[in-house]
Order: sequence, then C-alpha cells, then structure tokens
Amino acid sequence: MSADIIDGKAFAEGLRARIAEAVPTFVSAKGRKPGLAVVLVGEDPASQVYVRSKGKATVAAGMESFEHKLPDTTTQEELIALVERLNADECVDGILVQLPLPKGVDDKAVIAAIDPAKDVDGFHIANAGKLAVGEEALVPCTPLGCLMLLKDRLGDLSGLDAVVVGRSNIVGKPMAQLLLQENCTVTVAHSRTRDLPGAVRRADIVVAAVGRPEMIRGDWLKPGATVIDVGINRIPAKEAGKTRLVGDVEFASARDVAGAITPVPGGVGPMTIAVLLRNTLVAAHARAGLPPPAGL
Ligand SMILES: Nc1nc2c(c(=O)[nH]1)N[C@@H](CN(C=O)c1ccc(C(=O)N[C@@H](CCC(=O)O)C(=O)O)cc1)CN2
Repeated sequence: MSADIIDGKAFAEGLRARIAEAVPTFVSAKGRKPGLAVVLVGEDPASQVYVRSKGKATVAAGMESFEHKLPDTTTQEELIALVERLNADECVDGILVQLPLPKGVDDKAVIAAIDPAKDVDGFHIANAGKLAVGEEALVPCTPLGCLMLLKDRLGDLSGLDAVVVGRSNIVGKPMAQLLLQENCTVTVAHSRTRDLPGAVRRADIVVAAVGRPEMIRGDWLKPGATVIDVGINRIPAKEAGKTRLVGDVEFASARDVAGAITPVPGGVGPMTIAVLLRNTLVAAHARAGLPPPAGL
C-alpha cells in the first residue's frame, strides 16, 4: 500500500483564493483594506524568507501589509513600544512578531503586549485560554492548518484516536485542544513518554510536531493512519555541502503503512501562511463588528 499524499500547497492555494474573494466585502463595509503588521527583529535568514512570503501573500489577497524590520540590537522595551503603537493603529487588524526573537528579548513579554483582538498568531494567553475552554478565539496558524487538512481528508473526526507528538505552546498544545473539540480521543506524547511507538501505533491520526528529523518511523504506525508532519528539519544531503528538508516522520517507510501523509516540503508549511491571512480577515471582521467571513 502506498499512502495518499495530502497536498497542503494546493489546499493552501485554494484557501488563499477564497480569502481574496472574501476581502472586498470588508473593503466595501469599511472603506479600507484589512491590515497585517509583521515585525521582524534581526537577520535570521529563514525568518527573513517567511516574513517576505507573508508580505507578498498579504498583498496578493488584497490586504495591506505593514512590515517593520528592526536590528538585532532592539531592546525588549523598544519592541513592546512598537507593538503598543500597532495596537493603537486603527488600520492594523493583525499583529505578528516573527519568532524566534534574538537572545535577551523575552517572547512571552512581547506576545503579552499584543492586543488579543489583533493577535493573529493566536499566541496570547487570552486566546490560548479561550481555545482551552472552547470559546471563540484566534487560533495558532499551524495547528489550525493541520486541522483543516485533517477534516478535508477524513470529514468527521469524532471518536478517532489521535496522538500529538510534541507539547509546544505554538503547535502541540493548541493542536490537542482543536482535536478534543472535534471529539477525538487525544494523547499528547513527548520526550518523557515511556512507550512512544506504542502510543503512535494506537492512533488513527498522528500529528508529529517534535522537531526531531525522521524520528517517527513507518513501523510505529497503525496501518491506514492519517499522518500530519509539522516538522521542518534541514539535514545534510548526500551531495557534499548541500542540505535537504525532512519532517519529523520518516517519509519513505511511513508512506508504505499510512493511509495518507503530508509531505515535507509542501504539506503543513504552506498552510501556516494561508491561515495567517484567514486569521487577519477574521480579526478585521470582528474588530469592525461584521459577521465572520463565510467559508473560511
Ligand atoms: N510569529 C510566528 N513565528 C513563526 C511561526 C509562526 O506561525 N508565527 N512559524 C514558523 C515559521 N513560519 C512562519 O512564520 C513558516 C515556516 C514554514 C513555512 C513553509 O511554507 N515551509 C515550506 C518549506 C520552506 C523551505 O523550503 O524552507 C514547506 O514546509 O513546504 C511557512 C511558514 C516559525 N516562526
């Protein structure tokens, strides 16, 4: 058996097209475009690429992009002062501070300064708390993107056994909350889990978000399981001096056992930016007192 490939790139393109179709409703109602402010501190090459892609995708969806690039010498106080200016700016509906931040800047303090209504990353504790108690919230982009792919593939998730490998605040924990809301039986596994292969083998749905290249192998999986690989790990390639991207799942062995699997690249990654645009439009509607955009 060879697993179906879940094409996150194609799904993300479709979602972005639906967002672009929905934006004019906001523009007609408010006489301005929804605005997303992205803040980048320092020169991390991967972060620079992600921020550039976010800016381009924002403009392509018909929204306003405000980019703030700050040197890595920026202090926490300076960064929080910028966040506070963006909180007060009526044209800004969403604020995102690209992570990781340089050493010496406490990301928790910076995220806490973001107005929860503009927290399109869904990282603020007010949004995390609302998600945990099942209230309407801005939800972190990567796990919400994973859930969209899972529902597209499986339809109703009710009663399915799911394992989330990884317990980060950004992916693992919100992913587990989202799956619980869908009535899955959820196990959150992590580095201290005693029998990780056993936990994975029981699961109909495996979400791998552990940050360890190719750690989860095909022989750990239940035959037919749906595998969502959140890992983006750069490892040395066979050719000298070159690198290649792999996920947290060993794709070659997993595709022989799984029913469906996301590839890396081209699986979960592209969903992150598409969901960011979705969250920005949702935040813009909520701030304007408009009903949520339909079909997103
Ligand atoms: N404030 C935030 N910081 C970070 C987030 C986030 O959601 N909010 N997530 C990641 C980085 N990220 C977006 O910011 C991101 C990562 C990966 C991709 C993506 O499309 N990856 C491609 C492969 C890219 C490559 O070739 O290197 C894929 O998987 O197909 C998009 C966005 C950390 N920081």
